[in-house]
Amino acid sequence: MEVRCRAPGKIILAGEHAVVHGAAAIAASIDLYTEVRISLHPSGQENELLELDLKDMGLNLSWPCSQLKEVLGDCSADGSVLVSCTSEKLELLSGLVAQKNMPQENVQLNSGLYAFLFLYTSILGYKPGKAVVTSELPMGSGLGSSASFCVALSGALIALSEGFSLKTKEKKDQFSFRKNDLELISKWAFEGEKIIHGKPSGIDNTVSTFGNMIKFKKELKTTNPMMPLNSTTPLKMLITDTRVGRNTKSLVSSVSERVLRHPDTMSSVFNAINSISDELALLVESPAEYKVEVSEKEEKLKELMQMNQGLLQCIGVSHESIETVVRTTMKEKLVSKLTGAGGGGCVLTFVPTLLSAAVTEKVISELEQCGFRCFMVEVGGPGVQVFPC
Ligand SMILES: Nc1ncnc2c1ncn2[C@@H]1O[C@H](COP(=O)(O)OP(=O)(O)OP(=O)(O)O)[C@@H](O)[C@H]1O
Ligand SMILES: C[C@@](O)(CCO)CC(=O)[O-]
Ligand SMILES: [Mg+2]
Repeated sequence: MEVRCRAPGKIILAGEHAVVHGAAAIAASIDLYTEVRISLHPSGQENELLELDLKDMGLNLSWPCSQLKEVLGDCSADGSVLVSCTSEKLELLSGLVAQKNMPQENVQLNSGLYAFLFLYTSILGYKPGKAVVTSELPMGSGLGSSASFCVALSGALIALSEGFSLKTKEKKDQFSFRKNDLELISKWAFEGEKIIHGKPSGIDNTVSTFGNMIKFKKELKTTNPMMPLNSTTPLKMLITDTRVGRNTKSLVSSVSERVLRHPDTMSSVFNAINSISDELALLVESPAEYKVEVSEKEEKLKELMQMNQGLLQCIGVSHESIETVVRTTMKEKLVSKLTGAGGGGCVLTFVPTLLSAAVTEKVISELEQCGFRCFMVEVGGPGVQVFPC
């Protein structure tokens, strides 16, 4: 049995970090994906293995299924029953990964490996199999690589779990998940994100699962925290990868520490960010039919992004490299803001409809001279998808 699943990365247009503390945020999927292909081997053979092939990193890891069972103990392995990773289990998972003596430069991968082992064994138990992972997303750069990995993995595992059948689309040989399955996949991915991030808001796994553009607010406990947005104009974004490494877990915890030191001030900043997200949500859904309306709308969008970047700097998650991108693009009156956790990683620059190709090229060339990598993304595509093998 074999299945292939892919899930997109994301950009956050407004509200990162503040969303962890209850404010609204706006996120959209992008056309860069992580793909996970899992094949199950027949059970009852000798030397059964669980294998993980991280293609982009050239890393091949495997664990004997009998060892996983011995270390992790009996588990119910039911994809429909959600469980969280306890700190005791995390300790056991870290022992299983430590045995592999991974090279020091791959140490940041450990949390992804814990999430892999946790999700696989919680959903499929100790069934022998092989997972092959490839990703178009730069890892640890703010484009939601961790969430797209957890969503694609959870999708493949759920599709292979017992009693599960995929909905057949009208077109022959095409399958899709049902709405309930998508909710389950997003929840499992959230459990994986908790292992990688510590304290995720859930926005990244939600947008990677459902795709398009969403407004997300954790406080909406009575209803779904996710509200789909119907963007009326296509948004063109230039992404600049500063190539400055960072990790979301430590940035999220540095913001929480600042909240402890300045609770009232930080709460006011989060309120301001919440208003930016509210305004942005109204703006992207508002119709703009004529050139003048489009450019007014774009001016407002730029201003909101600019204010959000200022507030992100104020909560301590900007970085010299991000500020260089902001200054460089501003020379051409273009607005940029960090996306995701910040501290380096990727920066978004809004590309207005009427911007000439010559100006875009000039800006890209200047950014590349600083050692950054630039690329354009399509915003608001599909979420998790499953393909027959
Ligand atoms: N393709 C992958 N294979 C294995 N692990 C991955 C993969 N992609 C991401 N990860 C795990 O996720 C970690 C990066 O997650 P992190 O949340 O810090 O960054 P991000 O998700 O790219 O950015 P952001 O959360 O700001 O959007 C990696 O260090 C690794 O542990
Ligand atoms: C920094 C953060 O707000 C976004 C990371 O993409 C963390 C989260 O919401 O889980
Ligand atoms: Mg992440």
